[in-house]
Amino acid sequence: MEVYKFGGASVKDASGIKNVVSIISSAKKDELLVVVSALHGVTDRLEKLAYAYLSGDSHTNALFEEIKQIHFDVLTELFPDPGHSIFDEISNTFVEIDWLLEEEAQDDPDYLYDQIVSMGEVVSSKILHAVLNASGCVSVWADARNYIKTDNTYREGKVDWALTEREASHLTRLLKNQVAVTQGFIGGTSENYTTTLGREGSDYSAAIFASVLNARSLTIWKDVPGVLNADPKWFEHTEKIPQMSYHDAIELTYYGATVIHPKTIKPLQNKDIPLLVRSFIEPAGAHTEINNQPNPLPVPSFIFKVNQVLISVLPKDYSFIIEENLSTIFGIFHQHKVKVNTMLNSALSFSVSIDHDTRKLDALLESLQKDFRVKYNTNMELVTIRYYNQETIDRVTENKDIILEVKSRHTCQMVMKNKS
Ligand SMILES: Nc1ncnc2c1ncn2[C@@H]1O[C@H](COP(=O)(O)OP(=O)(O)O)[C@@H](O)[C@H]1O
Ligand SMILES: N[C@@H](CC(=O)OP(=O)(O)O)C(=O)O
Repeated sequence: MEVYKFGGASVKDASGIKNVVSIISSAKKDELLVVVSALHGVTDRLEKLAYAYLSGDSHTNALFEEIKQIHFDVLTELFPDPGHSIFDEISNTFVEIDWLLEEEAQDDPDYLYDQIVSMGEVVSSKILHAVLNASGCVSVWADARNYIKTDNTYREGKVDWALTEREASHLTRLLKNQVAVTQGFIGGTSENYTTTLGREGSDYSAAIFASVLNARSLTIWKDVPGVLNADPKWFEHTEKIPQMSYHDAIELTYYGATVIHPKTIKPLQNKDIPLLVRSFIEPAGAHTEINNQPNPLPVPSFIFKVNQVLISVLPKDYSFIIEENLSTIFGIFHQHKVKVNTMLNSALSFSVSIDHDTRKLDALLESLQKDFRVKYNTNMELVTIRYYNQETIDRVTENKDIILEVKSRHTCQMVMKNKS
């Protein structure tokens, strides 16, 4: 069997959904699991709705009405008959959020967030399933929450692999000779409460499914022709990488290549399942295959991250940075769930670059300042070059001041700002 994953960009509107249906239908796979994300932009809106509800904001209802309208506009274009059962089905699904919003937000905020935000995938998968069936490609709808089992770390559910492997046998039976449509991003606890796996987590969901189902391959359909040597939104001249090792894919995604979620590769590598990255715009075009062939990347690859904060942490008594200090510092970053994008230590200071997330930054700085002197600069850029050389470094540092530089054999990272 095979797994296809379609992200929000592929199902952004009615014609996008029709295109996805045509890709699935023309693939003519007997046993195919389709993992779909929420319609483009819907998770961001649901997130806004969740925050509004949690803070008692008076705009909550208006935000929810907008989200419903987006879906009903798409449905109206896809199903000219207003009596089609999908309209009631989607209304009934939204009623679950209505009920929740009627109550005061007293439960754990992360739990409530997941109950609201998960609905984007539930609704999009029901729509895709209905359009597939209407097109003559008979499929079943499968609830990912019954198969991807997690602990109750809401917003960042940790997969219970043993339980998920066990549930996969039911899914294998369901998939016998047919297509099933399920959701990315969401899972369920052993008590069947809904969890999410972390933002942008649908690629990871697809890899979990591929792994526990022992799929022949996972294909992730994107708006780019494969993995390129840089994000085309940042770089004018990019090159497609036809084949990439699991190792390089893990490195690139870890450093922030957003084309694939960083957790996606490991479950595939463990079972030696190839990952194909293809374009939903040109489905027959050449693609990237990520597999166990250890070839180095054919060209240097670039990853840009803007809006970085460079933080330097120094012991208050001017003592050296020793293991004990590092352990305390890492503990604080972990406690505030802040990912370190690059780091460097000297005798007297430890410097890191992190994403500027205002919700987390103030609390992090406050914690660090209890034990250390802290200096920080905002508006930094971080560039990572995999398989760098001097020419590539010169290219990206033109008119920049390099504030911090970390080099290993294959990877160079620089935190920099515009020359003043
Ligand atoms: N190295 C890269 N190669 C190709 N695309 C990249 C790369 N790095 C970042 N991207 C970006 O990833 C986007 C596709 O991923 P994403 O928007 O998350 O898709 P989806 O939400 O549909 O899964 C592309 O439009 C591109 O801008
Ligand atoms: N819809 C979720 C999960 C996801 O991965 O979406 P996408 O495949 O569109 O990146 C999110 O936006 O976080």
